[in-house]
Amino acid sequence: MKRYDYIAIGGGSGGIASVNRAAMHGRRCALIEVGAIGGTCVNMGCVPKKVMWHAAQLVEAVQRYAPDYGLQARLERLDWVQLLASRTAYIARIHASYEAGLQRNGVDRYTGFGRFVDAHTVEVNGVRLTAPHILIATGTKPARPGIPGAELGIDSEGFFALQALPARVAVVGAGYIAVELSGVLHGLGAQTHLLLRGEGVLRAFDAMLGETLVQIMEEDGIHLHRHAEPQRITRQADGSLAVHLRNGEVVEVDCLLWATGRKPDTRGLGLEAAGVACDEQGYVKVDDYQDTNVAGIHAVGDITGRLALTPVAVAAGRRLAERLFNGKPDERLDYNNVPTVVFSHPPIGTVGLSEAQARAQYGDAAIKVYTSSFAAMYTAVTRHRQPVRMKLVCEGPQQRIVGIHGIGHGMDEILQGFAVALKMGATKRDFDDTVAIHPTVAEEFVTMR
Ligand SMILES: Cc1cc2nc3c(=O)[nH]c(=O)nc-3n(C[C@H](O)[C@H](O)[C@H](O)COP(=O)(O)OP(=O)(O)OC[C@H]3O[C@@H](n4cnc5c(N)ncnc54)[C@H](O)[C@@H]3O)c2cc1C
Ligand SMILES: NC(=O)c1ccc[n+]([C@@H]2O[C@H](COP(=O)([O-])OP(=O)(O)OC[C@H]3O[C@@H](n4cnc5c(N)ncnc54)[C@H](O)[C@@H]3O)[C@@H](O)[C@H]2O)c1
Repeated sequence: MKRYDYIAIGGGSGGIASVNRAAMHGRRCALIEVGAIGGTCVNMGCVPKKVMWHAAQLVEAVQRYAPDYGLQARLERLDWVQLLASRTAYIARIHASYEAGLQRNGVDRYTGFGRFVDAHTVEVNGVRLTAPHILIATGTKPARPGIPGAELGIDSEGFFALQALPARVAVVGAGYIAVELSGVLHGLGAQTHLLLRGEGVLRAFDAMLGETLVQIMEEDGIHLHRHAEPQRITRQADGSLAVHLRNGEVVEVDCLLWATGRKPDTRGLGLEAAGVACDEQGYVKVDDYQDTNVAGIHAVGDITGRLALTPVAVAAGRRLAERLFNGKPDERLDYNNVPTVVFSHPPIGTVGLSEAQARAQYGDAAIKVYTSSFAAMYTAVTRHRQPVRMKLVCEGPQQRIVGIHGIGHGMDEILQGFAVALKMGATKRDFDDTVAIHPTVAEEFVTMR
């Protein structure tokens, strides 16, 4: 039996961040990961996705915008093998830096599937480890509907394994992954169909964002199918797929991509042996301090079913380590006002309450909303003008800013600083008092009337 102060099961964003922080406070830590170090974000999420997003942005710049800037560049072809090689090499560098960081901190690495033997013991590759504190940071897996032929499609993990760009692709879903990956596929040149169960996309966000994105996607040539829920998938004689929709329509494609959400998968983890409780959907139940129902067992990240974002898993993991190992009993993550970006084309940035949420929470009378709509200068000098839409949601007589939302060129890089202002309780007056930076997209947030 090997003894540690802290063991993390899952070497993704949450697990790595938490053990590193604990180790920095002098604790003896172990990290168990069954797959590649870095988890979903590094290997099958944020990182490869952002590389593909940049590639699609480059295609757009060359094909669409460059000519009106007087640049007569021709895109010869997309070298998918080169793109993947660059992406893989970049990820390999991240792996190396993560491994070096863990080594520097003296964290013991175990490559294998970890399972609880009891509340204080974990087994990996036949070796038993024990610690007074054990972290569950095992993440989630892509989910797909249980309809006939669903296995003929791929999910986001399959997307990153594609060895060539499919000529025609259908993406099912209306959340983050559906809009991001359909934007990438379309941008790189695939004929792209987005199959929506309802009318729109990104329904959890301020309505302006999804409405504008749908408008831009359609103008750009993505084929949007509304009320288009797949009923069954069949393989045709020529190898292509027929996606039969409930409304009778059939969409023929070479590749079907499920982006229909993610699910926890704790099979084999031995949560019963440890006595750890899950909710009805299978997420590990935690309180505000990331503690499960079992003393000494904690959980962070996607497996807790809260905001599924890498910086959230990292922040929760680090704060937990601060609380457990650095004498800070009140340390915990505030899950309110977490900013987020959707890497759609163009990107979306959002923090705080949507207009609808703010009206429901404070009442219509207390809410004042400022909006701005214009064509991004980057595109406005070309014949492909693309809209930017921005919104501030303010509450109360002081007009405290409770929501900041934008879609358009550069929004992915704009939002972070504004999120700091919102988190600090900035008012509309504070924004008005800030001199604009001209000419930028961001300046609209401080010049709205
Ligand atoms: C396509 C896609 C794009 C995304 N893009 C973004 C983005 O742009 N920005 C953002 O903030 N978030 C993004 N996310 C979300 C982000 O990836 C997750 O929120 C984040 O990875 C969660 O970290 P985690 O530590 O909870 O889990 P994960 O990163 O999923 O890590 C869990 C790890 O645990 C391992 N594991 C599971 N069970 C065991 C076991 N029993 N023993 C050993 N190891 C085990 C798994 O192999 C995995 O490596 C994206 C997700 C996807 C799918
Ligand atoms: N940029 C980012 O930060 C980023 C990017 C990707 C993912 N993520 C995180 O990962 C999480 C998972 O992303 P996701 O896109 O898989 O989930 P999601 O919950 O955002 O979206 C799932 C979508 O699938 C649809 N859907 C579900 N079942 C369906 C069915 N049978 N037919 C048609 N549509 C169906 C839902 O209506 C929803 O629109 C996100 O919630 C987010 O937290 C973040």
